[in-house]
Amino acid sequence: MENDIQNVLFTEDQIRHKVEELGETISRDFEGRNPLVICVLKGAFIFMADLVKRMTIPLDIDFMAVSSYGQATKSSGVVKIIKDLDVPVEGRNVLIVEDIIDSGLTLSYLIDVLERRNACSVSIVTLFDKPARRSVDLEPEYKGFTLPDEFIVGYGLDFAEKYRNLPYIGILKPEVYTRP
Ligand SMILES: O=P(O)(O)OC[C@H]1O[C@H](OP(=O)(O)OP(=O)(O)O)[C@H](O)[C@@H]1O
Ligand code: HPA
Ligand SMILES: [Mg+2]
Repeated sequence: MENDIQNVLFTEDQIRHKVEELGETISRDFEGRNPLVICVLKGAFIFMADLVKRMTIPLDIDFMAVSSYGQATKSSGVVKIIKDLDVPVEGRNVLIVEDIIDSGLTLSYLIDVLERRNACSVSIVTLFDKPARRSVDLEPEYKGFTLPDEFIVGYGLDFAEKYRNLPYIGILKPEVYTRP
């Protein structure tokens, strides 16, 4: 697995510090609002776990699974809900937890779904943002790192379902995704 990594972009320490900062800021902003914190599976599972441990206010959690990448490094543009929420969002202050915003298609679809279900407010926290690739107008309320236009893996993020368990963020060698 390590042999497929061209270089490490963010170390475990850098990620931990950023997640701590985000947890503190969000806790302050959501004080008294009992947010429903939604993890967008699968990519956000590690970030979600680390982030909620750094949040110091009462909150509820739920999970939603969507997918648009499949085996590719480009979004198919079609977002599929694979697992829906267990609880209603009506009247709730929702915080969507994403690992990465790339084209923005996944989140703009999700925001639309949650607003149509009458959430009281919908905010976004993403650990990584690749603004250069945006195909819809979307700006997260909270973000960790801004990225160059390169496909990253690790800390929950995959290529063809692999590498999610790397504890750091790496850039894949191009030959890995051009392999037959
Ligand atoms: O801004 P976008 O271009 O829509 O890309 C971002 C989304 O793509 C990835 O999910 P993916 O569809 O690969 O599913 P996964 O989380 O299960 O890997 C990632 O976790 C985000 O949810
Ligand atoms: O750079 C990325 N890596 C992994 N999954 C992704 N989904 C969108 N962009 C990425
Ligand atoms: Mg993926």
